Amino acid sequence: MSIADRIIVPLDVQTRQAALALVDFLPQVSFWKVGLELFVSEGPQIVRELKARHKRVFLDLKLHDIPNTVAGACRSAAHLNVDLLTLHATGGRRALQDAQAALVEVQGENPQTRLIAITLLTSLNARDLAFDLKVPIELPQYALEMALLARDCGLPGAVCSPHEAAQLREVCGPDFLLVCPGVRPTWAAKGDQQRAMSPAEAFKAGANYLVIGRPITTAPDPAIAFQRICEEVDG
Ligand SMILES: O=c1ccn([C@@H]2O[C@H](COP(=O)(O)O)[C@@H](O)[C@H]2O)c(=O)[nH]1
Repeated sequence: MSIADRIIVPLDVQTRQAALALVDFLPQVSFWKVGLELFVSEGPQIVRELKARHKRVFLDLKLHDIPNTVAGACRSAAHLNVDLLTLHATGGRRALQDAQAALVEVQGENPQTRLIAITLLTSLNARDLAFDLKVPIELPQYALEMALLARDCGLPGAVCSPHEAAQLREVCGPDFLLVCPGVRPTWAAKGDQQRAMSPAEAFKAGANYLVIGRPITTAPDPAIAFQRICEEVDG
């Protein structure tokens, strides 16, 4: 798979028009992420439109609720045939297991929709984890524990920052899918991302896919920014 096919670009816009304008402007992007901003305003129809354009879709809903509700949402997402779907690992063992079971129920063994667990949002740092969230273990260990919980519950992968990717890759094995947001080329602003790394470093650390948004979507020319990132990774 080419580097371009391993970069997922988020459609963090509010309207169908803005989303499809970006998709049409960047035909070289094959994998798009639909997150809360777009899904809340446009609903599942935007996913169907992306699929009709033969795009892969990462539905980043970051589900976090009781097991019955999370499983129901997964069942609905499974009918959309999205390629990736997120939920928070902190929903707990039962929610993770029931969510994965719901996908299997709709799509059969080996579901096309790969359910991946958020370990710890990339906008948080060690201080936030310790002092605000009151989690008494080190951040890398916490991210690893969340990934192991997900794996133990039968999920095929996790979302982590590139900072934790090498450790997760080593412990969780070569087949565990690692999707990393919080990726920043040296020439882009970090914004609210607190555990950022460059695209080349993130792939080297073991990420399967990178999620790169604002460095591309707010660039004066998103096509040039995307191309530049691919070239920087290819070295
Ligand atoms: O831990 C997480 C989980 C998801 N995201 C999402 O990825 C993109 C990142 O966008 P940038 O513009 O490259 O910062 C965004 O849609 C987030 O919702 C994340 O950043 N961290």
